[in-house]
Amino acid sequence: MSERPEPGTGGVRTSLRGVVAALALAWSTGWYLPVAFALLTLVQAASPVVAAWLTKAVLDAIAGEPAAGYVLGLGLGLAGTGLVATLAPFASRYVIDEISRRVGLLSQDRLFAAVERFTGLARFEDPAFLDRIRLAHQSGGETPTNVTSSVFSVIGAVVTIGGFLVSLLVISPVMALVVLVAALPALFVELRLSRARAGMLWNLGPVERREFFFRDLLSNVQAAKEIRLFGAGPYLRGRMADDRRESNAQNRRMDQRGLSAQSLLGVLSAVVAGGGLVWAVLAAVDGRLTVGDLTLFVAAVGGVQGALTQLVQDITFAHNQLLMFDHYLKVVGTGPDLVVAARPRPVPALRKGIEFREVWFRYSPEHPWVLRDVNLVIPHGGSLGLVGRNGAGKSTFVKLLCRMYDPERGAVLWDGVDLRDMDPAELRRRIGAVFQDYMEYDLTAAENIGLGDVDVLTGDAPGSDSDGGRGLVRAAAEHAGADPIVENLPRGYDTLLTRMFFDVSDDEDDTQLGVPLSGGQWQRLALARAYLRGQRDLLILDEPSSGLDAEAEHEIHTGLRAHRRGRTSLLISHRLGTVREAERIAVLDEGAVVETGSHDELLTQDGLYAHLYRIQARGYQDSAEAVPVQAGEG
Ligand SMILES: Nc1ncnc2c1ncn2[C@@H]1O[C@H](COP(=O)(O)OP(=O)(O)OP(=O)(O)O)[C@@H](O)[C@H]1O
Repeated sequence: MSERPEPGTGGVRTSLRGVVAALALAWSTGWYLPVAFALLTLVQAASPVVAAWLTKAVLDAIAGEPAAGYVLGLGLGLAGTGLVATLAPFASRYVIDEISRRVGLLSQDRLFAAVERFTGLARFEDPAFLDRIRLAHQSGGETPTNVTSSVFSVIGAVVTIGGFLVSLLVISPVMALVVLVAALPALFVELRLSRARAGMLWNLGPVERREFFFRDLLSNVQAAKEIRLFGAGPYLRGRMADDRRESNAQNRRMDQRGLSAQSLLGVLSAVVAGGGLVWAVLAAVDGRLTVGDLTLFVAAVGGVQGALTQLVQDITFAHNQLLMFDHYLKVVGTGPDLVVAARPRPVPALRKGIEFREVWFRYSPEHPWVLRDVNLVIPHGGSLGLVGRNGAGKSTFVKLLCRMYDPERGAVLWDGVDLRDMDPAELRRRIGAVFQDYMEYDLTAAENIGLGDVDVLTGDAPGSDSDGGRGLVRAAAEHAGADPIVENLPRGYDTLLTRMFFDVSDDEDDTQLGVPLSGGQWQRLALARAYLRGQRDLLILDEPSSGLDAEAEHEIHTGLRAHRRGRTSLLISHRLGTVREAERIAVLDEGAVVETGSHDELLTQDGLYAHLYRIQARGYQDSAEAVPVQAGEG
């Protein structure tokens, strides 16, 4: 697995790249919205300067002998400026919210399109990358808007500062310089704080992920039974609280750093403002400043300091956002995880077979070898059984077969062509599978089956146009023995198989409630999903009946045996009785193939297979013998 990547480094180039990317995202939602937002921001920024100059003009005019029309005009100008200053924030809020909605949709779509480009599993099994995706998701929706509004707000603050600085320059160039210089430490300190905060958030990632895990666990229906029986709730709650305490402590330390630095800076700006005011009042008493100048000076000092504070906050906020946005940009900009050939070879229908040739595999150089020099063939039209103890590497074998990973050494060949030379999506279209850890989708029964072939769900598959694919879904369900289960649900195939999306407004209607299935019932749906793509070239069955009762298992395997006949299939099961009919069985032990042969041949070899088989058979025999004894006793 890869090491935990560094948080965004926050260099100037990274920040600029982020600003450009965020603005481009905002721009691509429609140019007129950012333009409208920019204009509104400028209007807001200019209005206090305009108001201050108008006020000065009114006061100076009143002190002289003004024409009534002139003063009235100034008054109306002031009122108009006030109106604009009142309305512009509402309008700009509306515009930025609209940008935010559009950017959220767009960035989410781009993020998950990028995630979909990872055709393998390695990134999904790498916690550091998962962390990055989580942060990217958080930041992708909000950051572009936040950065856009911050950038415009920075421009607005610069306009305000510029306007007031010019005003101050007119009155006192020295004061203008002092006010400006006093703001520089704030800018520097806030940027350092924001960088430290981003680093802290990144370091807290694993802690937050663990806390989330405990939160999820404590409200999870599957975990509830064990947690209650074992009385493990207080222990798990304690662990969750420990994680929260840790993140609180780190946040507190950061807030304390911020508090002391910001307090010092606050004192500095108050001293500058107070000193300036004393100077201005003395100057007005001496007659060096008019009353209008004095009010303009007070407004300008306050305005510059306020705008500088705003500027520092905006830059800090944008900086923080950009550090997080970097995760989004990195995920979106990450290339495919599996090397896809520039000109992939077509994946024709299987004619000879699939071969693992001298395959070595480990999950990363830090992990031990999981498959060691595996040589195996699944012949076209034939079946291979794969058995072995827990952790022997069977599911990993399946992952390589579906090209979720590439071997580190050796190759997996489809009719002699290396899977690495093929497009993984095209390869997978030729494979049907029931995985050991199959999915239970919080969707309707029909969708749970139909997801096996999306063309059936969307009505694009041959034979699905007249009834939207329902006939094909039903046939697959019948094949897997799932049809009677589904028919008994309140809404048949349209029943939601979850209570997750329970609609509170509709609680009168019981049929709206989702219905959770039992483990074995879910497994039949998973099997139906595989049957829906039953015509594929390769069928992978990884423990397809582990959750079924004996009768159901027998029925399923009878059906599967008939279905597999003449089809290329791989069957993995710990129940050796179900693997025995495979034409060829391979035994994996610590990643190496230690035996191959038919069931009878392997029993004759008297190796690991025979050992495991005898233990299982003895278990059944012992129970069979025990039954009459118990019956007799009864
Ligand atoms: N994503 C992963 N990263 C690192 N190691 C892994 C990963 N997945 C599996 N392993 C390791 O690879 C080894 C083989 O696991 P695999 O799941 O292939 O075994 P298996 O034969 O299917 O076991 P079981 O019969 O218990 O299902 C195990 O030691 C496991 O810990």
